Amino acid sequence: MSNSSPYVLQADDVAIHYGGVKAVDGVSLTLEKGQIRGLIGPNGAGKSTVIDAITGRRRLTRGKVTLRGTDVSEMGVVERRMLGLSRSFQRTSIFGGMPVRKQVELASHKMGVQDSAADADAVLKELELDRMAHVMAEDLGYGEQRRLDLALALVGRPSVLLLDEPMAGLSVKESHDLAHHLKALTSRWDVSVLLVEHDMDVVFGISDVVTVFELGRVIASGEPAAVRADPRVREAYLGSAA
Ligand SMILES: Nc1ncnc2c1ncn2[C@@H]1O[C@H](COP(=O)(O)OP(=O)(O)OP(=O)(O)O)[C@@H](O)[C@H]1O
Repeated sequence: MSNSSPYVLQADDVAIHYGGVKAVDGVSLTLEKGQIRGLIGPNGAGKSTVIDAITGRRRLTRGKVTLRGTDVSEMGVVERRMLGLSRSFQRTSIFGGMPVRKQVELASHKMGVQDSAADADAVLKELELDRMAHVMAEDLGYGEQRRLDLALALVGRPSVLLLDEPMAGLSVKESHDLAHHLKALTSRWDVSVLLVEHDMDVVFGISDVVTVFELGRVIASGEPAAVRADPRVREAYLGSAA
């Protein structure tokens, strides 16, 4: 493995075409250690497809994905996850009839973590789910279930977390709590986050950098304040009132 890159994650000229549809067409982006990059853009701009490309769920038409100096472009989802590239799967990964701690520990065990009990306890404590350890997942509130999704993505201490609309369906308070946990994670656990999210308050509130997509391409990228002020972004996405 080469350690020459300053980036934990690097996508270079990534493209995914579906026949004639250029869902993503030449996107490059990076993540530094502990950085949160927000990814925004109108519906159909290609945000979810970029996440699928990085995690290995979709095969690249063109380009390269590098994780901590290793080219993972030809690897599958599981292999990338083992190397520290994780994504949250929203509620689909939760087993309703299993206690919270048990399923986090099982997920950790499946990852090959030696001390999966300790791993599960650390994740649950970090996300303030430790009080709910013995509660059945189906009996959790919606916001807590979303935190459990995040917990499952955090077993094995990944270095990169890709989140596709983690705030969807949450109340303002629940979104605020989840955003707080994400921000804390990046500094305490050195996790880097790629965040696709429609809640602009969250994106501009917690991202270190923001990238704006339109029609499968990046139209702006930089610090939140600069991106928010970019006339092209305001016109394309945020609206003149942003
Ligand atoms: N399996 C597929 N086959 C053909 N076209 C697809 C496929 N998946 C996505 N697309 C197209 O690729 C483009 C990008 O879609 P994508 O879901 O990545 O956008 P998005 O920015 O995540 O949108 P949203 O904010 O609505 O989730 C869209 O035009 C979409 O219709």
